[in-house]
Amino acid sequence: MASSTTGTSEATVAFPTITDEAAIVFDGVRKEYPNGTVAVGDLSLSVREHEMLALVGPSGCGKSTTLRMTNRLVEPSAGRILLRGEDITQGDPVALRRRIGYVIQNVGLFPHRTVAQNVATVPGLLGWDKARTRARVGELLELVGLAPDTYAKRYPHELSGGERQRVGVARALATDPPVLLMDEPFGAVDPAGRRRLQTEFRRIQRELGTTVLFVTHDIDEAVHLGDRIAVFSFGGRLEQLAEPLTVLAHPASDAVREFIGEGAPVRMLGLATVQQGDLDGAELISAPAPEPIRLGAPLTEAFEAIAALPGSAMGRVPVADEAGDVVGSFTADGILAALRRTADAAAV
Ligand SMILES: Nc1ncnc2c1ncn2[C@@H]1O[C@H](COP(=O)(O)OP(=O)(O)OP(=O)(O)O)[C@@H](O)[C@H]1O
Repeated sequence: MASSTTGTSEATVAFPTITDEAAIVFDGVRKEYPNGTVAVGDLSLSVREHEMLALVGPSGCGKSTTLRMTNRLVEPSAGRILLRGEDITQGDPVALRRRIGYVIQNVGLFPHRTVAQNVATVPGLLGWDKARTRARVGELLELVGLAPDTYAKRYPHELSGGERQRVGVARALATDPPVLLMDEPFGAVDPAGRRRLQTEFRRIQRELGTTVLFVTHDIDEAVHLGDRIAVFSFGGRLEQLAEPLTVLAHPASDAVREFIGEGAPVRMLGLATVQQGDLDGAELISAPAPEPIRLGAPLTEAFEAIAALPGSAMGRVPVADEAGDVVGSFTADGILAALRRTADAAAV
């Protein structure tokens, strides 16, 4: 992974892609708390290398327990958890935690340490020299969009909630851990800042190839960020593990359907795209031609463009390819056809 962190602006750099290799394996994992609560009954689940896997489900279904067993903040009662093939219950939990990044809601930054000192926490524990640590801190602050000259010497109380969250992410990535655990990572950020942070985080995750297991109660966040989604019901029972579109289009059980709620088609609009096969001919566009949308644009964009058309356009928007040439036209019926096609194509 380290090689992918350098020169990411060069066009030739290939980002790490998800493989079938397992980064984390839960094998018959159970957690019963001392008070008798069975938070996780018998969980078997694999997280693939370089993927972002969202754990979702109703409050109290065992998401955080599952996450915290992965870095042994909670000890499993039974079963095995393998990190890149190695049974994590065997070694030293403190050494394990230094190999796995962890980001939580409200971040938990050290209030009396500067931004730079916070980010340098784990490198410090690992005994990195000053020059290496300083260079890494600068690189990470740049990566999360906080100019080191402005932010390195500030204290957490001198930052906005979103900036604190970025520092939390930078701190968790400091030693380039292959695996990152995140528990409601963007929960404390306002909705507009949250979407921006999610998108930026996704970009960073793709560049670094970090395997991320994250907990969210927000299905939209799971759909936006997750390569796959694991839907839990009570007792850490795995109801469905699939790509976002599959979960939305083909919920595997009533529990999944109930968790997704009413908004599945609307959420699918953000995932499905305008494809050549959904288009009508360009000759049907009325003059004057409205602004075209892009081939491959999310259906949400197409929907907004169609809704904003003047009456003279007869509900038809031109669609242009990458070169800007108009290749067809699109209507509200096209949106329905595209949604249907997408739902059918989502592998069950
Ligand atoms: N330390 C503990 N001792 C006893 N029971 C616990 C403990 N921590 C969690 N639980 C219980 O275990 C179950 C699962 O909790 P967990 O925090 O894993 O759920 P969650 O899905 O993350 O919930 P939320 O979405 O509300 O954060 C709940 O019934 C909870 O009350």
